[in-house]
Parts: sequence; structure tokens; C-alpha cells
Amino acid sequence: MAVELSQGRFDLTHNKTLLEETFYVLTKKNSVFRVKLTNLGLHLIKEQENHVKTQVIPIKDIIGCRCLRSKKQSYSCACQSLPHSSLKVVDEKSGEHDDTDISAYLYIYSYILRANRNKRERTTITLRFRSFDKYDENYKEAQRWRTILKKLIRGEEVTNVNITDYNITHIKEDRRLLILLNPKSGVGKGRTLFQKKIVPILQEAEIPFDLHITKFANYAREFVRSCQLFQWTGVIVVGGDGLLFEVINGIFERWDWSEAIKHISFGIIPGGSGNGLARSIAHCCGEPYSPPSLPAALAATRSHHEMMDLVRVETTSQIMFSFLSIGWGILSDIDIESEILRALGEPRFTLWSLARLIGLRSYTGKVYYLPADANITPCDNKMPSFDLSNNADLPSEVHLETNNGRQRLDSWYSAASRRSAYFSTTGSSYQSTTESDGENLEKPRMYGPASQLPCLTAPLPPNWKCLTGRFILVHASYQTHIGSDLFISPQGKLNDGLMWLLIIHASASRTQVLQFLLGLATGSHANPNLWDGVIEMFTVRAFRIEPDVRERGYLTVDGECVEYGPIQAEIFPSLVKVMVP
Ligand SMILES: Nc1ncnc2c1ncn2[C@@H]1O[C@H](COP(=O)(O)OP(=O)(O)OP(=O)(O)O)[C@@H](O)[C@H]1O
Repeated sequence: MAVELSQGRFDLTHNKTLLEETFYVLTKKNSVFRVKLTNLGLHLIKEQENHVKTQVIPIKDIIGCRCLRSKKQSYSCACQSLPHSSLKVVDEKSGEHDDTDISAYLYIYSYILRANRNKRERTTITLRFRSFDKYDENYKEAQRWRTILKKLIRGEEVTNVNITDYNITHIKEDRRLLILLNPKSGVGKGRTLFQKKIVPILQEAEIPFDLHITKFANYAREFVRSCQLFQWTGVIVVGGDGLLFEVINGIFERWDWSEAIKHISFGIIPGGSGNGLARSIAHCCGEPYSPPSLPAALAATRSHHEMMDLVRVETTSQIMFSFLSIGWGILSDIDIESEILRALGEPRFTLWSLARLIGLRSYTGKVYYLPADANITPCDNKMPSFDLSNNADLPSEVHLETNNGRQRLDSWYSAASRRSAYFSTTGSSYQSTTESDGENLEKPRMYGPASQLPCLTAPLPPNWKCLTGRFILVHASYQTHIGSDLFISPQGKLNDGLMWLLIIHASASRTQVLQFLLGLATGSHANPNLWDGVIEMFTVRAFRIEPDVRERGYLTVDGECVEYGPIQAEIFPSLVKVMVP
């Protein structure tokens, strides 16, 4: 009963009429619209000869609204006929308005989902207020609608409309976006896409933004690392997954990373050749990905976000944070080797898949993983203990040190690598050091949540499993899509705390691999009954790959190539916020 009551109250609030007005359609005789605003949306009730038809535009589909005034007509010739059908409007402060028209126009910008949900259509609704004799009174009325509509768009629940609600100034926009645009992404059309498709939407929603065009690789990373980040509420990249990878890792190079990820939401407007995250976000929110940039642009105008998992990745020379996938084998080969066909855009992947299928390769190595239902055992890299009852084994010098965390990595690296080494300092941060031979490889410090795994060189706990042999593919993905048409983990979620580990053993035939690659577009590859065990897919919370480094191959993290050698990864559930439509 209590549930029913509160449900009833919910419906009452949502159906309560906040504002209502009657409008006439000038072009059609006897056509009257009653327009109502409720917490649900804008109700357009058409009353025509005993026939009533209602259409509701949900608040979710409305991105903004503006009050405008009709524009003064300028005629170059006294005999020119009057253009009557196309109304020109201007901002009332522009000084170009027509004093003789006392009407105030409210323009409402909406992107309405089609009935079959496969597309949104831009629709502008114009309400002309002219019940009063003076423009100021009509303007106040239009502003009252605008104020309430703006509050609803921002997610506020409105129960009452006050007489002072025409005063829009008290709902000042507190959002401001940083846009980082890679002009070289994909086929190099990022600038045009942004100016033509995204700017108009941001203007309709009146979202202020600062645009920075990247000048070189790692520009976005350096910018995010060193800028005054807290002046913005969100960071949006216009480009591919590689650009967002830079931004996310730039954030974790900031000492204030934990405040930054609480404050900032991230967005991605797909303009690259790899647009896996943009596609995954649209998929998880049930948004049509058509045109591809629209879901992300709408997300930028709304105040909604979802938490997203991140994966902390460790190789012998670096630590990074990944949001999409880690790959070894055929998919990484296609991604990296097809770079020479960049000018083709996403079709480059299809072409290169055929090439790789003909020259099918497999790689030797070990894959360790922690199944999703197992616990991560916090590492206890115990030092060997000495039995004082048997002094025969006692060394001449005993050097003891406390060991309350992970083994330091530097001792291993100094033997094996001339690259920068990382070691755990104060729990959640990592310091990059350089070799003592004078090489000045000043890498920024990588912060972020502390790892719970043993270091890359230490043995793994007994609850980990191991696969040894030759593999055509080992690919861990944590989003549904790793490219617009690569539906790799159909059951993936933005924040389920899981990685899907996909394995193709070397025993798979060429036909099976072809069938697998074709199935990636629809997700049919994820049916385990198809593969007789040669292709496996299961969820894990952490894994380690040890490729045989005597062979050559590629390891990729979010589509970016990293050094070929041991790599391990662990998932951190719900670590960052992403903008969702
Ligand atoms: N102005 C620039 N000039 C050259 N490279 C850049 C520039 N800005 C960013 N980059 C680099 O380009 C890489 C790819 O960018 P992005 O992900 O936006 O596009 P993409 O077409 O999807 O690329 P990829 O398929 O290689 O991931 C990024 O990793 C970034 O380091």
C-alpha cells in the first residue's frame, strides 16, 4: 500500500501542469494547440473539430530553449514583395529587432527519438507569446516557460511555478567543458565535424566550452596533466580512443588525480578510426548510433553521467590506465599493421583482417588469469625466513628490511631493462626513476589507485589459473565494443567490474577464425557452443600475459602499441565518470 501511495504521489508530481497556454497555428484554420509543461515533458495537445491528439516531447529529448524577437526587415528596394513565410528572429539585445512586433518567441530545441528507436530527429518548436499589449509582458511570459524548462532539463523536479520565475539569471550555467580535438584523427575531419555538428548543439543547449586543438601526439596528455583542470566540469575529446587514452593517463599523472576524477566527467565525440568507447556508451544507454556523433553531443548537453571501470596495466616499463581493451594476437596485428591504410577510415580494419587471415599467425606464451568469482589475494611477497635453530645456513651478514607491500620492482628492472623503472612509494602513487647511467628520461610520475597484484616478476597466488601454448588471439575487453562494428563483449557493462577474456587457441582453423571475425559485427562469436573449446570467452578480474619475447608481435592497450613483453592488468570498478545521453 505504501508503495502504491508513493507511486501515486510520483505520478501526481510528474503529471501536474506547471504551465499551460493556448496557441494557434496561423497556417491552418481552426487549428488550436494547448501546450502544457509538466515534469514529464512538453505536451502538445491538438484540438481540431472534436478531435484531440496529444504528443508528449519528453524532457530527456529537449536540450535547450531560447527567447527571441522578430528581426527588423531590411528592404533594398521599396517595391520588393514582403517575405511573409520565413520568420527571422534575433536576440533581443542584438539591436536588430522589429519594434512593431510585440511578440516574444520561445524556441525549444529537441532531438526526438523515432518510433522505431533507430534515429533521433531534430525538431524545433516555436511558441509565440503575444497575449499582452506590450513586448515586455510577453517576454516575461516566454521567460517563465524558459526558466521552468531549463530547470527540468537540468534534472530539477519542479513542483510550483512562482511569479518571479521569469528571471532566468538565477539558473546560471555552472558547467563549462574543455574540448580537446585531434585534427589528425581518423580521416582528418575532426574540425569540420565539430564546427558543423557539435557547436550548434552546444549553442542550443547554451553550454560554454573552451576548445583546444592538439598539436602533436601526447599534447592532450601534457595539457591535462598541467592545466588548471578544475575550471571545467567535463573534458570531451573529439577524436578516437587513442586521444581519450592520453587524457585519462594525463589525469593519473596529476597529484590531485583522486579529486580530479570526482570532479570531471569524460566524454568522447567519435572522430577517429577506433571509436569503441563512443559506440559502447551509446549501446549501454540504448541510444541509436546514427549519426555516430549525436549520442555524445547530446550527452555533453545533459548533466547525466555513469561510472566506468578502468583497468590498471603494468608492463616492464610503464603503468597506464585503460578503458577499452588489451590485446595480443590477430586483432592487435590488424589494428597496428593497418595504420598504413589510415586514409580509408574504419574500413581499413576489414581489409587488413582478410590479409591477416590469409597469413594466419599464432604466438607462444602463458596467460594467467584470476576468474571473476575468485578474490584478489592482497599480495604478501614474503621474504625468506631464517631458522635460528640451524645456524649452519646463516649468512655472514644478515640484512633485514620490512616488507609490508609489493616487492620493489627496481631491482628486477635494473638487471633486465635500461628503461625507466617504477616503484611503489606511498601506497597510491608511482615514481618514475631513470637509470643511473645519466640517461635523462624524465617521465612524469604516475599516480592512481594502488595495485593489489604481485609485481610483474613475482609468482601469482594459487587461486590464479594458467593457460600455456600457442594463441591466435588473447584479448581482454571491458566495454561492449572495441570499434564501431566490433561488438566484442555483448554482455559487457560500463561498470560491472569485469573484463571479458577472449582466447583463440592455435588449433582453431582458418574457417573458424573467419567465422569468428565475421561474428564480431553482431556479437554471434560470443556463443561458446560454436567453437568446440578452440575459442573461449570468460570473465576475469585480473590477468597476466607472458609472451615468448623471442618472437615478434604486438601488444596493444586501447589500440595503442606497448612494448612486447610481460603485461598484467587488474580492474578498478567504477573509477571514473563518463557523460551519457
Ligand atoms: N595533432 C596531432 N598530430 C599527430 N598526432 C596526434 C595529434 N593529436 C593527437 N595525436 C595522436 O594521434 C593518436 C591517434 O588519435 P585518435 O585516437 O584521436 O585517432 P584514431 O584515428 O582513432 O587513431 P588510432 O586509430 O591510431 O587510435 C593519439 O594517440 C595521439 O597521440
